Amino acid sequence: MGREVSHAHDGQELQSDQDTLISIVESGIEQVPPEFIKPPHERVSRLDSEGPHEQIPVIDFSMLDDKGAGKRQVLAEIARACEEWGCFHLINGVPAQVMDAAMKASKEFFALPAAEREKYRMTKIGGKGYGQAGSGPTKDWNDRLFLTDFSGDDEPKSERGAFYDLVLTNPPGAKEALASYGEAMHKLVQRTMVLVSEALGQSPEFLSKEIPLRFGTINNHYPPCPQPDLVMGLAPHEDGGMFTFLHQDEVLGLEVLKDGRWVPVPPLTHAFVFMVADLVQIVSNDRFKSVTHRVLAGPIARTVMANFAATENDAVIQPAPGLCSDVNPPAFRSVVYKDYLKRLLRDDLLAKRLDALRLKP
Ligand SMILES: O=C(O)CCC(=O)C(=O)O
Ligand SMILES: [Fe+2]
Repeated sequence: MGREVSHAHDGQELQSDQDTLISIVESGIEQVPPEFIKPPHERVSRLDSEGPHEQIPVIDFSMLDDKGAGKRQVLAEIARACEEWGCFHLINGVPAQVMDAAMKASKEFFALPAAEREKYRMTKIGGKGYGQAGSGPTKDWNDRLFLTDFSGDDEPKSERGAFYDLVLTNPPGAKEALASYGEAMHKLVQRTMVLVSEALGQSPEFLSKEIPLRFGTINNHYPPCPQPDLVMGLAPHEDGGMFTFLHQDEVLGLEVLKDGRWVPVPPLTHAFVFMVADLVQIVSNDRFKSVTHRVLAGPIARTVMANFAATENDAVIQPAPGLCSDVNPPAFRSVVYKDYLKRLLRDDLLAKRLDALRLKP
């Protein structure tokens, strides 16, 4: 959950008289407001994107229909991608029409008149609803709609019949589209947990035992920016959960860090960008890498559905004993997830926060 600064504030109240970014942009600005301007060393350097780029791997889940050779190949591809990149494009994970309907609803929400969007305003940090991202020294160029309550409070009960904590009755059709999407995503997450377990050479239930699943979705919207070079859509970070499935629209903006270089991840139709997050790096004892990523702002609006496999607040996360040995001792201390989330609130630890848990060899 990028910029997870908004998580686990123990129900902290939120100032809700603040303008959302969409409203600021819609008021017709030609310059970005000062609170969004990054110091020069945090801006995007032109050198970052020069030269040819590798592409992140693409893994086709329809190959799993062949339980023998197809499955073996997928497991090998997952292991390799998670070791070398910490991410891959996942295709044939969720029916295309379910993805399209949910993305349409998400885009339509961000296009609603301000007064309609306001009805869903987030009332506590990281709680369900609509608000601005982050609380660091400078703001990132995006607004977010939390379909799931990630405040770190007691897990809320979803409204009857709804998959997500937030039920959108506007735009029309959103409620149904998001309910189908949530269910399909939840299934894909559970399926992927089994595959990642097996890619680690473990039993199918391995990850679900090590990291009890709590699934949720946050929609990110990056409005058009008049001076994209001065801001960041989302500052560099690693996600704090188990893993993330990003459902991008057709606009470029996401980049991942590979061997010290930023690599753009152009959207692939009906694909998810699967990303390893911190908890899998811990449990896999440093074998699968939590990928550092960022989002650039641009002249065209961009919408992303960020689907997070996180865990329960009281879960204790540690390198799995079966993946440690004398020659490969535990690389991290164990941590209770809610304590780990508190760590995320400290701005200086936003990136590479796993380093604080790393044991010296
Ligand atoms: O917008 C994106 O492509 C990335 C979103 C992200 O990294 C996050 O929400 O954690
Ligand atoms: Fe992220």
